[in-house]
Amino acid sequence: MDWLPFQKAKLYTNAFIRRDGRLLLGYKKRGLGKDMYNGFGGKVDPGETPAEAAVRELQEEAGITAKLKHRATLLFMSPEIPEAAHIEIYYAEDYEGNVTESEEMRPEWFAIPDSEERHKEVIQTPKQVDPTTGLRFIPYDQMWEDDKLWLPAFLSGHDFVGRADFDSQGHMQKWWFALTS
Ligand SMILES: COc1nc(N)nc2c1ncn2[C@H]1C[C@H](O)[C@@H](COP(=O)(O)OP(=O)(O)OP(=O)(O)O)O1
Repeated sequence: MDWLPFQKAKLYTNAFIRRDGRLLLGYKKRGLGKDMYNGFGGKVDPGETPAEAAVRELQEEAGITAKLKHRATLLFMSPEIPEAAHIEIYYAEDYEGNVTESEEMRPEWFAIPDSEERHKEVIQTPKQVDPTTGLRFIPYDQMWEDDKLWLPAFLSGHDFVGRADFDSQGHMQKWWFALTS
């Protein structure tokens, strides 16, 4: 399959919060990615920088504010959408405020596997629970298909860029990811 052609890209943000060895994800209740877990984010509004949009979306969707660091850039294409999705990905290890459910997202904490090898086991055998905290490990089986390819390295501290092209059923057909640090 060739890379899908596109004329324009729409800019989005996505923010991941980690605290006390746990990862905060949101269960998406509507729109793009409905019924999947993801970081918090959305479209960048006209006149906004991606960094400003990331802070706004985190506040709107999870009720918290964080000093977000830019960590990654992703480009997604699907025959279902006219424009590529260009997603700037942010990260923080602390936040202010109380994590709160919104109309769009139901926040939930997950246990983080302690090595990239353990991530692989959690990907292969989903729904495992961390006996120490009682939390479920990251629900890769309920996330976008690309996430399992970059989230383990991202949580180990690597920044990256990448692209993934999906088919009309939402499965990845072609992709590349490159660590930049
Ligand atoms: C295709 O693969 C994707 N992977 C990941 N990890 N995240 C993705 C993928 N495609 C989209 N996303 C992210 C990007 C955004 O954070 C959300 C979608 O944002 P949404 O369309 O919900 O934007 P909002 O402005 O919040 O929407 P409303 O207009 O409904 O408020 O998914």
